[in-house]
Amino acid sequence: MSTVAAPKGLEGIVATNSSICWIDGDAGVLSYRGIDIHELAQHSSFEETTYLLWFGRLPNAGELTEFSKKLAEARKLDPKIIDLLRSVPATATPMQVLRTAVSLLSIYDVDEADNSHDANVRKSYRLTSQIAMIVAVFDRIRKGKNIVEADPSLSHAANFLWMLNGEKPSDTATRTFDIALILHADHELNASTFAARVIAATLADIHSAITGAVGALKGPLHGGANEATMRLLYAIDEEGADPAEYVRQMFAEKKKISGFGHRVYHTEDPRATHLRRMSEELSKTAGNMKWFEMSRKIEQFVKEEKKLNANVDFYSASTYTLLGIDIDLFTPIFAVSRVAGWAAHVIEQHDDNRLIRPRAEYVGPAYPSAYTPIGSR
Ligand SMILES: CC(=O)SCCNC(=O)CCNC(=O)[C@H](O)C(C)(C)COP(=O)(O)OP(=O)(O)OC[C@H]1O[C@@H](n2cnc3c(N)ncnc32)[C@H](O)[C@@H]1OP(=O)(O)O
Ligand SMILES: O=C([O-])CC(=O)C(=O)O
Repeated sequence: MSTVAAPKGLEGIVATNSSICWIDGDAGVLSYRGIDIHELAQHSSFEETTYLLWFGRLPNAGELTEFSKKLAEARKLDPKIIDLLRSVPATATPMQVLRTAVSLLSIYDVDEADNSHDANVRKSYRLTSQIAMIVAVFDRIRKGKNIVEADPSLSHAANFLWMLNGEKPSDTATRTFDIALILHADHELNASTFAARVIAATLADIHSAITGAVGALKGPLHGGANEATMRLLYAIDEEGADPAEYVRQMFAEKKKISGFGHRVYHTEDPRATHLRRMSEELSKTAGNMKWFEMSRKIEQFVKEEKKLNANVDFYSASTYTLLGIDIDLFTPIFAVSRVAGWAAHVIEQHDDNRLIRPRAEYVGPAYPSAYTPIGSR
């Protein structure tokens, strides 16, 4: 069989059919099941968006109520998961803990090996509810605080903030967080989703796929960029540096600026539009424009110098900071949302599966090379 060499990083390669998410990177369009992200950010909720991703259409009022109820009912962490969260060393990061806890969730699932459509949907409710709980509960435990019981009357976004902070969130905080969850929920064949699909395509279970996806999300070229962005803002602030000059120096040192650039978008990332607006609004409400103004200066400079646009991670950093969220929770929070998309993709993969197994262009020593016995080397 003949082979075709793909470009480095598989840029521009179409690796699967999917009916979940469509992106036009030149026009800056993102849609879930054909519905524009701007419409969803304006009118939808995380629950409704997740229903859309999993079931392919918007729910009616009864279906949405039922869906939200099922998601809320799955807010029950097995005590063994809580034992794990209590037992990790103080140096463990939330992202390490999340990756491990998602894997452990599979051991307490009733039928890990069942990859049927219905079993995958059932597991998706549990994973979506419990990933959010793991992030919130671990943060309470590491800070020596009591664990806050889940409140089934609250939405997914409000319950997360409630379990994290032990206070009922304001309407503004809840809506801001809900929109952030909608914006991060899916993004076609990004690295973590591709990883999930590759794992699922071996007919491994959804927990294995999502554990792998959490690992892929962690990297600073992907979901880890939101934490790296905030660390950059803190570094500039600490030095009292001019943001543009600081970034100019980074360019001179050939460093990448987290939160900029994208493999698919060659224009404004449509999610950044909302996160920029929310960051500005929260800054005004807080009477603290520091992070927003610094971000704007960096954005303008990077655009002028390198023609690069801010991606989803850039303004999520200041948005989460203004919501009072710790920096090392940013990437776990990305997973709190993206699990909806990962689940949709694993369901789609298992529903019409073929092993994903590309080829490598061999560039090593010529074949056949001699095997030299160890005593002669
Ligand atoms: C949720 C997400 O995953 S969104 C992306 C989050 N990641 C980041 O924000 C990290 C910073 N950005 C990047 O590293 C990249 O833009 C990526 C990983 C997002 C996309 O990578 P690729 O499509 O492989 O682009 P690549 O890294 O090859 O960049 C192309 C050119 O633009 C430059 N470039 C791209 N992004 C940046 C950046 N953030 N800062 C400085 N230069 C950049 C590269 O140095 C390269 O320049 P060159 O051609 O002169 O060598
Ligand atoms: O699509 C990508 O490559 C990265 C991204 O923006 C995402 O996963 O949200």
